[in-house]
Amino acid sequence: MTVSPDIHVSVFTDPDSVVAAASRLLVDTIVAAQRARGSASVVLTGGGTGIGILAALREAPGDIDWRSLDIYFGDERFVPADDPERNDLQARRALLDHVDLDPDRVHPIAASDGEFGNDPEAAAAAYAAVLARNSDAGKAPVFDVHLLGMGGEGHVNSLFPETDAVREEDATVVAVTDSPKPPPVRVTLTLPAVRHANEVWIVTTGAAKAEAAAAAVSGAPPVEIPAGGARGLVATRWFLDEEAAALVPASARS
Ligand SMILES: O=C1O[C@H](COP(=O)(O)O)[C@@H](O)[C@H](O)[C@H]1O
Repeated sequence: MTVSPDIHVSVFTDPDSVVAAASRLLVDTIVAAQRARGSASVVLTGGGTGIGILAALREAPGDIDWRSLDIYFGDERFVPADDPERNDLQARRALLDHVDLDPDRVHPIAASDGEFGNDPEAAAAAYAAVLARNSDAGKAPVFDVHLLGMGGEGHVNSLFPETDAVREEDATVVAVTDSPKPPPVRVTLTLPAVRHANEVWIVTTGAAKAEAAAAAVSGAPPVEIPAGGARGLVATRWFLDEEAAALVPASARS
């Protein structure tokens, strides 16, 4: 297996160690960006590890300047604002409601009972406009880190294999109305938007993720394994436990 030199695979003994390592490096990366430029930006993800990282950040935030941090979301389950399935609600409970963020710098994706009503296409278009508005030039900001979880079939954000959303080459945000994983209606950043991040981190654990992780690391076509198309401008980092890394050859590990 040949692995691109900008892909770094770190393997840890268990899921707690994966989350702890990712959250420690996230603190360091945010602080370094804030010291260099005065601000940092992170795209959050839902799922077990994504929300686990936020809980760990709350416990050990290091020197993060919360007021100078922009928060975006990689995808959202298009459900009412108070639905516990919402990534935004889970993120707020785990971290965002407990730290001194600037509300103008937190950018949730609309809920199905929000200002665009039950219209995921309108919510997607509005979020694309948010990304464009916060970009110096172009369609999206250059994020410091885009966090991603991964499903067993290789989905990242709400980009599932063999779908229009994963094939999208132009729009930064699209609606998904037939997600194979419930809930069916979602709004998601596309692979072109993910690739606006300096660093893309895929944080995932468990034996169910092993085949997709090995395929993505070795360059599987994104239409088949969406995680394979999630690449950072500077680096792509995989954080895996031993079970998820079981099929990744030792030579590919950092
Ligand atoms: O549905 C989703 O699933 C993925 C992966 O979740 P995990 O629990 O298997 O880590 C997640 O990254 C995505 O944001 C979410 O909407």
